[in-house]
Amino acid sequence: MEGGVDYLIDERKKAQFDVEAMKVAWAGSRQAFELSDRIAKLVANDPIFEKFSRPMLGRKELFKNSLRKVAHAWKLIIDLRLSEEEAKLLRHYIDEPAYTDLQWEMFIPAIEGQGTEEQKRKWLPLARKMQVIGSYAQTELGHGSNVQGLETTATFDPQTDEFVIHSPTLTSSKWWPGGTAKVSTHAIVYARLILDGQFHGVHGFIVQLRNLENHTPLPGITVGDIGMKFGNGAYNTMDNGVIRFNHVHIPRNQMLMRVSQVTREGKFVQSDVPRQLLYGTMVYVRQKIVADASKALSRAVCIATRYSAVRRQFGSRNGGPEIQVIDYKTQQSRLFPLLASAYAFRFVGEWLKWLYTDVKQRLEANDFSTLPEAHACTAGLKSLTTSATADGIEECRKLCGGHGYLVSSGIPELFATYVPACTFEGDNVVMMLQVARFLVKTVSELGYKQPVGTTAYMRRVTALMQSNCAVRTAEEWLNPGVVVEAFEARSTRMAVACGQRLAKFENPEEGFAELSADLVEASLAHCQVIVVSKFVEKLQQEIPGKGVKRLLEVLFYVYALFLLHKHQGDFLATGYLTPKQASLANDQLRILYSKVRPNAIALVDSFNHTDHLLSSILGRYDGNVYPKLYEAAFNDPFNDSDIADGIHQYVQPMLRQELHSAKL
Ligand SMILES: CCCCCCCCCC/C=C\CCC/C=C/C(=O)SCCNC(=O)CCNC(=O)[C@H](O)C(C)(C)COP(=O)(O)OP(=O)(O)OC[C@H]1O[C@@H](n2cnc3c(N)ncnc32)[C@H](O)[C@@H]1OP(=O)(O)O
Ligand SMILES: Cc1cc2nc3c(=O)[nH]c(=O)nc-3n(C[C@H](O)[C@H](O)[C@H](O)COP(=O)(O)OP(=O)(O)OC[C@H]3O[C@@H](n4cnc5c(N)ncnc54)[C@H](O)[C@@H]3O)c2cc1C
Repeated sequence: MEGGVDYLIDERKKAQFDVEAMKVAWAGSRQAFELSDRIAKLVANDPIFEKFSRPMLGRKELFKNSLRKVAHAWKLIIDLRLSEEEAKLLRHYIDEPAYTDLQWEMFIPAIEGQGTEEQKRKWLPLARKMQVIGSYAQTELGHGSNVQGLETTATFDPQTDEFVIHSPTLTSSKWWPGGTAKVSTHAIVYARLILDGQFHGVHGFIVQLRNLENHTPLPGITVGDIGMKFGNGAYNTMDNGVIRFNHVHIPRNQMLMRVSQVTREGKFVQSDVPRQLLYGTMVYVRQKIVADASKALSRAVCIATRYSAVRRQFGSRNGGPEIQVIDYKTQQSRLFPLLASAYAFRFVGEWLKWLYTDVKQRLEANDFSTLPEAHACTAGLKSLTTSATADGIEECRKLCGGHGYLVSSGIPELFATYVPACTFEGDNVVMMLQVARFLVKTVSELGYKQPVGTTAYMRRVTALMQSNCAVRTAEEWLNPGVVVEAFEARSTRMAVACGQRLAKFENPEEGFAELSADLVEASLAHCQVIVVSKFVEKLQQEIPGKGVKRLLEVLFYVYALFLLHKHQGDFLATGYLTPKQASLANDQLRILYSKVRPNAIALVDSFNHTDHLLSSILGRYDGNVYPKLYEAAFNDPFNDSDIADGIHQYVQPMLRQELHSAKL
């Protein structure tokens, strides 16, 4: 047997559920599935969107090719009259970081969220027709996480009714904004507002960077690319830029003025809108990043699962086939929790999208009451899901053995493209510390204020602190109420313990800094409560299709009990579980893995990923791995000739012992 075609055919026959119905459950609805499937095929069948050769291209060629893809996509959007939703799917399936990500996910949302009605009327139609191309220039060489520490200045000049945008130091150079180095004509620049010598906080300003006719940088603007980034291909299709402003004048009405205004006379007016709305674009993108995590993780898991069914090692009897590596319990205990995590992140992402839509509607009606919770949820879940996904992709590489390290496995580029998600839109530790602030506040108010939303479970603080887990058999872990309660109790106990230790510090900020590592762990525990509870809520809905709900229940228990096993130190230290109960959870986990096993291939087929999206020989739908790996090796341009450049010059003289007289 040269390939694994028959193996995957056999595996698909083992499925105990309706794969087509699971595809719908994964997509969210039949309509969402059909839309997504149609756009995926459109991209997969268009040779311009080919991406398999991307990691072999030099930077300039890579970038030009990316510009071509964007132009082709825009043409398709117009010619086929694609809706905004379809256009977003098109970008997802093209699967190439590009300046349009910043245009549609940051520049436009920033104007929508922070602009006045007049500013929206002027800028949004231009941006939506791509007549201006915008980026999001917040981070600087010297400051990223600390937004209030930004150094770029926007000084109002009452004489000309303009702001003067200036980079006073080297460290104030804008550094990282995607799309800026070579493409964007405009940027939302975050800068310290200075009126009559007084600092009035950091605000966003629409600044034109380039001449719309010939694309040259405008006077006073120095702009360039910050250099190659991690990995081949990967995020190098994006032109992350550096910008330096030398007293660049912009009209007063280009400060985003929904939150605060500057009058013609140069007076600062603070509206009722909280200043945190200036950070609203980041809340929006963090929510998108959570939704995206399940897509990235499911890709890696799909590759590793299919390959694990094709790959065989050891155990051959009488010349018969060796064991499929997916049958090793160790392989299952590494792979199946990741498979379950992909589903868990899909459902929590769906819920977070709902939460964001709700908060957006409230903000439009000037109701800011749910903003702190939305901020804590998006920050915390962004941190949890991206860290787990980045680690998960790397684990999938290892699950594929040596072949996982080949670019043609599709995993190295996926990893290199994905990992910055742990850093951008808020470093993951900094984000967990935001959750910690929210939790500490919630815990300190428990005596007189009922927690709401995702912290509502802490209303039962007394019961969660005092009662202990009642599980006596492995079977008793198969109860969603029991599982959720264990997570809630552990989280409440960790948060309350942090609160008690914090209370011993005279200076709360000092205490917060001293205990920050523990606070991050308590925040993670709270975020896990959210993911686990949202999975349970999903299971309480009607989920059509033979066996679909049952399999999702299995995946829920795998996800939750795996986390419980991984963090059993917390569960034991807080006293909620006994060592025996933790051990029973682990026994149940092994039973669950055997329930996933026959369904594993069908569960990854349910992601409905095209071979184009996976761009992986190991993860091919047909399982034809070995012949295609062999073919790809000989198609590599490096194999164009048997004698590589340099052999005659540097190797042959060595073989002939003539190195000392050779010209090197
Ligand atoms: C390829 C991989 C897959 C990804 C694909 C996903 C697709 C999505 C689209 C892709 C688009 C673009 C690609 C990404 C490009 C990347 C762009 C960027 O990275 S842009 C720059 C992002 N920068 C950051 O995230 C900076 C992080 N820092 C901060 O957010 C803040 O400075 C913070 C929160 C750390 C602290 O702020 P500050 O010091 O000002 O405030 P305080 O600490 O004093 O807090 C005051 C008070 O406000 C609350 N707060 C803070 N932030 C918010 C918010 N956003 N909303 C609401 N409230 C907020 C804070 O908790 C405090 O509350 P209090 O009650 O007083 O304690
Ligand atoms: C691929 C990519 C694309 C990007 N695109 C953009 C863009 O389009 N526009 C834009 O404006 N920016 C962009 N960024 C910048 C990005 O938002 C920042 O890098 C990010 O917010 C992290 O900030 P930093 O680099 O200052 O990290 P730092 O804050 O310097 O972090 C360094 C270390 O310090 C730790 N740390 C920092 N503060 C604390 C604290 N208070 N407590 C404990 N630990 C702390 C962090 O955990 C981390 O380990 C991009 C970055 C990348 C990698």
